[in-house]
Amino acid sequence: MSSSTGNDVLGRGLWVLGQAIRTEPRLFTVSAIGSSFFGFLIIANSYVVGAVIGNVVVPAFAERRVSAGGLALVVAVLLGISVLRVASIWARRLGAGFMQFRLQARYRRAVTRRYLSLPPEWHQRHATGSLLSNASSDVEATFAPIAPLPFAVGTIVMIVGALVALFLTDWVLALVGVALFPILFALNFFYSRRMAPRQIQAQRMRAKVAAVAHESFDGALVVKTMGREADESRRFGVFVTELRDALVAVGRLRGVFDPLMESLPSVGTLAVLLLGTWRLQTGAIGVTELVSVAFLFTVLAFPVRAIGWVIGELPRSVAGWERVQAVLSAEGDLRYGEGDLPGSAPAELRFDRVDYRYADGPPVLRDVTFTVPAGKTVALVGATGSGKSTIAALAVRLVDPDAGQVSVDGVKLPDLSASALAGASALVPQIPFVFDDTVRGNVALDRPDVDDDGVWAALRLAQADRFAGGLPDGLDTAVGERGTSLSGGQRQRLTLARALAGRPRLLVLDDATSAVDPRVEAAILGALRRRDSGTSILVVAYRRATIALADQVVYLHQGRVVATGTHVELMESQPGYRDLVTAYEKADK
Ligand SMILES: Nc1ncnc2c1ncn2[C@@H]1O[C@H](COP(=O)(O)OP(=O)(O)OP(=O)(O)O)[C@@H](O)[C@H]1O
Repeated sequence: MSSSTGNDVLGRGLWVLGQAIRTEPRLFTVSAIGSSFFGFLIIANSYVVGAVIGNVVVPAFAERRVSAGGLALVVAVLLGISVLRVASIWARRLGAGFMQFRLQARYRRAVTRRYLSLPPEWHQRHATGSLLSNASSDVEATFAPIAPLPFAVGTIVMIVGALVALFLTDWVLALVGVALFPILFALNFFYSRRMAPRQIQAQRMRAKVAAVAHESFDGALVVKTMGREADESRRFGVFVTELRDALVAVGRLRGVFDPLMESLPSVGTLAVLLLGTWRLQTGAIGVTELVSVAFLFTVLAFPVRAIGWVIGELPRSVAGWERVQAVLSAEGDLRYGEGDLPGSAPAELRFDRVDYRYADGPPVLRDVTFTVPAGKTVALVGATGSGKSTIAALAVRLVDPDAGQVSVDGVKLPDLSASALAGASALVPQIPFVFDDTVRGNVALDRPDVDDDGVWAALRLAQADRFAGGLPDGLDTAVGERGTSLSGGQRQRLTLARALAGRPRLLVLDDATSAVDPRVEAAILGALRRRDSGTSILVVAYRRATIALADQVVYLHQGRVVATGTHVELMESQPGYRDLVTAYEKADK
């Protein structure tokens, strides 16, 4: 769907509501029946009130006495109608509430699932704050008209019933209804068209404010240390002001429309009273009819507002739906095959003539070919920007190559199922992500096959057992949001332990131990290499000690493999490599 304007928003909004009804037909039916029943009860109530006034109250005034039996009957009937109204309101509200919240939950899940299946490139193009807004306020906005929808449907049924009742009572008084109802609809329609662009703008600004706020909070440290608080507040202030203005524009229009909608039925009541008095005098109707119709008009105002609520929410709903659909229909996700990688032995990773470029950028990798033999450790060494992280991402299929292929144990990565791929390989990135959970939760990640022994074994391999054992509650220690209670090196080791707990057959370390002491880093790699079950390791390395531990080194320069060999061989044969590693060594001292 393209972006909506005021002209087509009603049609699109009704289409969205149709989708919602199709998804939850039963709940909608329950609440719409409850609501229609409520409408009929309103009409019935008006006629009962009219009958009470005409047949009980007026004669009581005339005769100066009240019949006890008549009074009891009146009380019983009015009470009965009230009880039925309670039941109908209950059905309407419960049905509409369940429908609205079930739809919200369904689409929140769908949006989140879609996020998780979209590739990193897509995420880089979309601000996190905006994504948060898709899953929260956009989903909420989409289904906002659902709450009053059954009420509005019941109201339409009620209006038809009311017109029939009016004509059966007196055609002159019915004409007031005939004149009034189209005006109410026209007013609602006009309102929706005027409101659409305002609501769409407000919804857009909500997402913008969320995105800027998220970025500010995320970069709070930079903002603070660079003394950018005032500028950042100003930047945020611009968007907040725009959101305020958009909401004020919405409020202004509503401020004009609401009293109009509220007052029209009162004008109707007035017209009924004027015409009714004349009809009463001519003997065309009695007190009962006049009171019934006048009372009906006084109680019409509230249900008719429900139509306004639905129509008023439609623009926001359409804007939300389009933003949600933009996520749900986003393309670029990786398709997985059915292939499996049985066994638990170390796997062989092979890059065969791989080319890669990011979106419209220049080529980043060209004709990259190398192998990580099963059980061996291969170090990727190259200057900054030479393509090491890109190779790491390709190795675990975060992205697919433009040409050539990547395979594990001879199976091309696209032929593998998502679970086979995740089970066989693990990537540990340079910037660790730690969940707001305990040490155990972060390492085990709810994997049923990872028990406490497995967690400790992984922590030992990652050289994290000592610090984890020293924490106040051991594995039960909560590490705070993003692991704020841990040091950078501890966070890296925890993430490494998480990868190891899954016993991957191929481990890809993208500068994953940069914040760890060089001796500890060498100890980690040494322990991984000695591990009984064994793992093939592709490691992006900067330290000489780490590089020297590798069985093989792939030396990259500007996206091409310049040479492959042992560290000693490359030190002798490749002056560029020698300079790079020597520079790393100096920097480390
Ligand atoms: N998401 C991206 N979009 C566009 N270009 C990118 C993206 N990520 C990396 N690049 C570009 O691809 C090239 C290789 O980047 P890559 O991160 O793979 O290099 P690297 O060798 O890991 O660098 P470093 O040692 O600095 O981490 C660089 O020129 C970089 O600018």
